[in-house]
Amino acid sequence: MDVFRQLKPFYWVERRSLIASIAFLICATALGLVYPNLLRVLIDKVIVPKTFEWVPALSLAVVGVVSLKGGLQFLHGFFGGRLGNRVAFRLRNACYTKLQSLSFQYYDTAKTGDLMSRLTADLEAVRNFIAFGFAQIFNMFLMIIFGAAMMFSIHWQLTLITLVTMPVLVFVALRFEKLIHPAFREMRQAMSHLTTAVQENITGVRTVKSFARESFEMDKFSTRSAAYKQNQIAASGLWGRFFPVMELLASVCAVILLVAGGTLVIRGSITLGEMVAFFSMLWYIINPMWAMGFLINNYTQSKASGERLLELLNEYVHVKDVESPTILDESKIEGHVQFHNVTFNYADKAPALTNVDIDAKPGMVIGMLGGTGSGKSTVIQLLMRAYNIKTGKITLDGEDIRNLSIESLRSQIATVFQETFLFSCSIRDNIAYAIKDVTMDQIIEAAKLAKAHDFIMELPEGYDTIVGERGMGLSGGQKQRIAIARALIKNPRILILDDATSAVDMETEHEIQAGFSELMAGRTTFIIAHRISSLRHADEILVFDNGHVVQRGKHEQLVKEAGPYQDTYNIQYADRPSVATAELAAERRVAQ
Ligand SMILES: Nc1ncnc2c1ncn2[C@@H]1O[C@H](COP(=O)(O)OP(=O)(O)OP(=O)(O)O)[C@@H](O)[C@H]1O
Repeated sequence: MDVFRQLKPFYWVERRSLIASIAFLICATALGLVYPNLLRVLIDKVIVPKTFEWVPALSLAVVGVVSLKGGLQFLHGFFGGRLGNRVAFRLRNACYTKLQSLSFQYYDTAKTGDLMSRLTADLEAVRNFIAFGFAQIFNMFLMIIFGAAMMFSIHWQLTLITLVTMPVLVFVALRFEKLIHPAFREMRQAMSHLTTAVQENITGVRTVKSFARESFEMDKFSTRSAAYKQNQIAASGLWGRFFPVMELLASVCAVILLVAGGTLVIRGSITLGEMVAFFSMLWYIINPMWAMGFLINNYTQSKASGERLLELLNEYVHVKDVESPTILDESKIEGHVQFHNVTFNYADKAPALTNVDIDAKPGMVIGMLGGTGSGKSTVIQLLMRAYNIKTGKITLDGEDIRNLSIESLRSQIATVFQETFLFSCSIRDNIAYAIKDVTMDQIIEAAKLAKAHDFIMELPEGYDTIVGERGMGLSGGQKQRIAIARALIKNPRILILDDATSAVDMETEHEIQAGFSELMAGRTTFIIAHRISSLRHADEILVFDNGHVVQRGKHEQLVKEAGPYQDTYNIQYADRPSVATAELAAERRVAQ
């Protein structure tokens, strides 16, 4: 029950519905006890003495009891359903809020399919149990207690003899619970592996098809599907064994009652009506024992699901605000970014950055160059406080970014990532994503600066064009330009371009950069690029190698210095003077 104790904040606020649902179920159950007694009266007072004038009154009593019971059961369902849906609503929102608060570190290893199955199947299992399972388990105990109490009041010796197999029944039910719980946990895990496979396959369908790996993906899916099937079969096996054993034990009870009860009737110790009432009361006890299997099933499923939801809800948030963080005053921010001897490694990895110092004064353009995996993007991630650093310090206008409110820090930074992500909504909404109240003029202005306006206007629906999931339907360069417009509209103090123009042609890149220089005057910009042409105008270029800054300076200075920058320059230009000429021509065209 620890899982449900931890989930208490989600359902306890709805305790009125919970109590109402349980109370109506108890009343319906108590009313159910009237049946055997009506039966007893019918046999002992009407049928045996042949006083048939009581039949209409008794029939009406039965109709009244049935109607009332139906009404009570409706109210139980109504309040239970309301409770379940409200709890599910709260849990869903809490999980989603948690997903928003979890840091990059969590998402480095998280699986989308697994998270989706937690938010859907697991949440549904918990909803079901809280809505009805709770009340039904409680009701099960009540039925047993009420039934046994009435049986004892009729004939306690007969009750003891009849219920002799009950402890075995309880033992079987509890043993079943022990076995079925891990089976259900495995089943949920297998389901989550299955959804992960589907999700990855759909997301990466282009890669799968281009490598003609459909059959490999199908094999992967069938293996996971087989694991799920195996789990289901194992659980069915448990169910299959459980039912006959329970039926056998229940039948033994009925046989004992018929033999012992029949003997007592013959001897005249109890009346026939009492014996019949006793018999129906026995089912009043056996039925919940049967249902115990379903209820335990329901309980174990929801417990396993609750564990998975709590795992998510209790997930440690690595990057969070300190107590009373500093909120940046937008009008006073200058954008002076400094890295002081920063060393950083991702979990269980060698340092991605070692002793890095950067001094980006307000308005400066810092270029970063280096081989793949040399640490350039890590600089950006740390500046956004995607990860916490343990060695060194990063400051914005002299204040350690760890003391700043994360929201306020990130609201000053606009990043265009290496991989462009667009939402499946209109181009207009994609550009306006980062800010609340935005006019169409602002959107168009940002799109013009990002050199996206012309191609957007050529689309049949213009800014209202809905882009497919992850920007499908647009070219890589078009997506990048929309992402740049999205960053520019934010009017940030710090602009980060992480290989943001790699997919646009050289002329467009120069045009975009010319737009930047106008817009970014007085703001700090970090540009990561593999093309020297993207960096040559930077105020300072940092050259990274294996997490170290191995060279720094301006383009003119670095091309003369022997080192990786000059090597890159030579590869890109020296043996292809035509490229340099084309670039100069492009720059000139942009300048005109
Ligand atoms: N999220 C992550 N989790 C673990 N390791 C990471 C993560 N991101 C990057 N790394 C590792 O850190 C090192 C630096 O990576 P980084 O992304 O900063 O390189 P980069 O210079 O930007 O490379 P590229 O030009 O290819 O984008 C690499 O060894 C990389 O494998």
